[in-house]
Amino acid sequence: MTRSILPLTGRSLRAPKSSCVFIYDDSKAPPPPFSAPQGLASGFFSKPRDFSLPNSSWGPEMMRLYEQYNSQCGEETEGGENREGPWKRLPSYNRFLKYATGGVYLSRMIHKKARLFTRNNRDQGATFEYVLFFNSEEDKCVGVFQAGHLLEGPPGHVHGGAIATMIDTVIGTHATIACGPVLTANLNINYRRPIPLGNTVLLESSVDKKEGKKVFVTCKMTSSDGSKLHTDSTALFVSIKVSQLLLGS
Ligand SMILES: CCCCCCCCCCCCCCCC(=O)SCCNC(=O)CCNC(=O)[C@H](O)C(C)(C)COP(=O)(O)OP(=O)(O)OC[C@H]1O[C@@H](n2cnc3c(N)ncnc32)[C@H](O)[C@@H]1OP(=O)(O)O
Repeated sequence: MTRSILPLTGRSLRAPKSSCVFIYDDSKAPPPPFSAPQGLASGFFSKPRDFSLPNSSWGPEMMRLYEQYNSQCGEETEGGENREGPWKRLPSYNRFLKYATGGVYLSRMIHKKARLFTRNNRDQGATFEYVLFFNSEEDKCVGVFQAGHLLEGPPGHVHGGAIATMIDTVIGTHATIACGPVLTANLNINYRRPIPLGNTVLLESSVDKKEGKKVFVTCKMTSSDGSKLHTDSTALFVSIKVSQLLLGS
């Protein structure tokens, strides 16, 4: 069962013993057509919106791939039993850090109006519609991405920066799962074929190598049926201490 908050117990987060960082969302956007997960946060904040759940803007290809992976996800059944599955859908909120137990009110240390920019548009379907799944047995992360009309670069096609953003999102998440808090140090992208606006594409990442603080990740972006290669990319992520970001050191 997905949770509405996600503790990031980074090994390098210097904070009191019981500390964890909560990812939350305070969107006033209408709820998605599927019920959002209940969680601890609802006791403190408005109900978080999980942006990775289907909404009415998702087209048939986006829905097909979502169902394909979601049907292989482990979950808690209505009877309270756990169904096994190799994949896990990763929930997604529009804000990372608000509150850390131990008394640190993080949003005051950062910026209270800050929002994750892939999730800051309330016009469903206009920009980044995506969902990520992770398979821990195979150590694979996939992203299903439907590119909205506000992401135009070349006429009728997706902007290269928006494509890079989605690649960074998938491989950044994968690197975080693999190594805890990281930053992108280097990202190389070969753009092989433009992506028409409105199309759904599939991103697949794998961790190639870990070397001390460094983790090397690769990613391919293909058409939804896998027949066309849109990009191939490699990236280097470097582990950081979260306090490095918060304190600006
Ligand atoms: C269930 C769980 C769900 C998880 C849920 C996850 C949620 C999470 C989602 C995230 C999804 C969005 C992901 C966005 C990710 C960004 O967008 S990050 C933002 C863009 N990146 C930045 O702003 C980074 C800016 N750069 C820096 O801060 C620093 O340069 C870095 C990258 C932290 C490295 O600095 P440093 O820690 O001092 O490291 P340093 O000692 O210089 O270098 C370490 C090693 O890396 C090498 N290195 C460093 N930079 C480079 C480079 N550019 N090229 C080659 N080698 C390099 C060094 O040579 C050195 O190698 P060795 O000597 O050890 O062999």
